[in-house]
Amino acid sequence: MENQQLHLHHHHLEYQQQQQRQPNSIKSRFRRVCVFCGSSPGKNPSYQHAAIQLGQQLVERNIDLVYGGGSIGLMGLVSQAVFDGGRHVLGVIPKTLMPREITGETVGEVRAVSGMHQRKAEMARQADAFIALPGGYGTLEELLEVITWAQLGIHDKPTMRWMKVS
Ligand SMILES: C/C(=C\CNc1ncnc2c1ncn2[C@@H]1O[C@H](COP(=O)(O)O)[C@@H](O)[C@H]1O)CO
Repeated sequence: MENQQLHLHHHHLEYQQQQQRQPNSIKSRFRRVCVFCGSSPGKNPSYQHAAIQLGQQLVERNIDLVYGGGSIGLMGLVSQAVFDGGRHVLGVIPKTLMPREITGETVGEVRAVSGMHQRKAEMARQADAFIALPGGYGTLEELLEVITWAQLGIHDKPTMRWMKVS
């Protein structure tokens, strides 16, 4: 019982300290979230708004981002919003995909990996939860993999999705 009270007290102190640092921020149990989303902006502008809003919501909750490392499409919008809000952005991308998915400047930290499997494994390792936004087959593939890994008990991290595959 005493231990539990100490634990709660510790969490309360942590929360107070966080509020002093960033007064209007919301406390989340997730430190870093993985976002899967399209490498295209999508036809419906609401997808782009959703990507930016998701990035801003992560910032508001003091959550860092791990994602596929691209600067194009919805991937670029989410990562830019999180970076602009001052949170850490980790992009994990196979070297061979860089010319195709990175145009111009990247934001945050870019981790080059040797292939698609390594990319997904690293993103999953780094994240406390997964969120999927609209995207194409790549997004669907990434999402299905983490869902099936959860089904097999390989991880127990929550997966949330607002999907439209096209
Ligand atoms: C595992 C392999 C191929 C399976 N295909 C993919 N696996 C993982 N990620 C992929 C795959 N194809 C594309 N992607 C990435 O998804 C992102 C979003 O793409 P979308 O099609 O626009 O939704 C993008 O970063 C793609 O690189 C190879 O052995």
